[in-house]
Amino acid sequence: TRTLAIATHDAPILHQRAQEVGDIQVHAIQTLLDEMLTTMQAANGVGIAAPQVFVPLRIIIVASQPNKRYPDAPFMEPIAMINPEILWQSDTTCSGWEGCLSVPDTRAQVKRAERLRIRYWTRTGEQVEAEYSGFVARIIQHECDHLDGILFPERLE
Ligand SMILES: O=C(CSC(=O)[C@H](Cc1ccccc1)CC(F)(F)F)c1ccccc1
Ligand SMILES: [Zn+2]
Repeated sequence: TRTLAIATHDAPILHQRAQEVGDIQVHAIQTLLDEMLTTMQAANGVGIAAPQVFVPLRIIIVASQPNKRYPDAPFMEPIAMINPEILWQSDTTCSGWEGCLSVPDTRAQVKRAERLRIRYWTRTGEQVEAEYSGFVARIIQHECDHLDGILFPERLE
């Protein structure tokens, strides 16, 4: 599986809204999902969104795992979320460090909802709803922002 080029913050695609994936396309994007995962892992990320690899589709991968920056990050199997929709997010917020593969050498504290409920299609095309909190919820909000052309420095107070 090849790794893909990662767009940096000056790339227009990172500042546009990505398009929904049609249900017939789910079959056609399996290779893309593998390549996004490989690209994220090669960059030591904990998430990635399709626009970051120059694909204007509403697809994210969420893959929290402990790393040197986040030794206490929860370990989870990577989840591909197609057409993710945040259905609800808590009023309770928390601040935490974020970075971005598209905004190199930048770290900042960002305030995010502590909990959220999200609906998405899995890579096998089934619709799922799930709740997340803490660091995983943070990654999801960060990645969903990418689908709307929002980068984390725009979220600073
Ligand atoms: O591994 C990274 C590199 S940045 C990263 O993994 C982004 C995801 C992310 C990291 C930290 C908080 C929220 C999202 C990936 C991106 F840019 F594609 F979205 C990291 C950075 C700060 C805290 C924890 C981890
Ligand atoms: Zn990012």
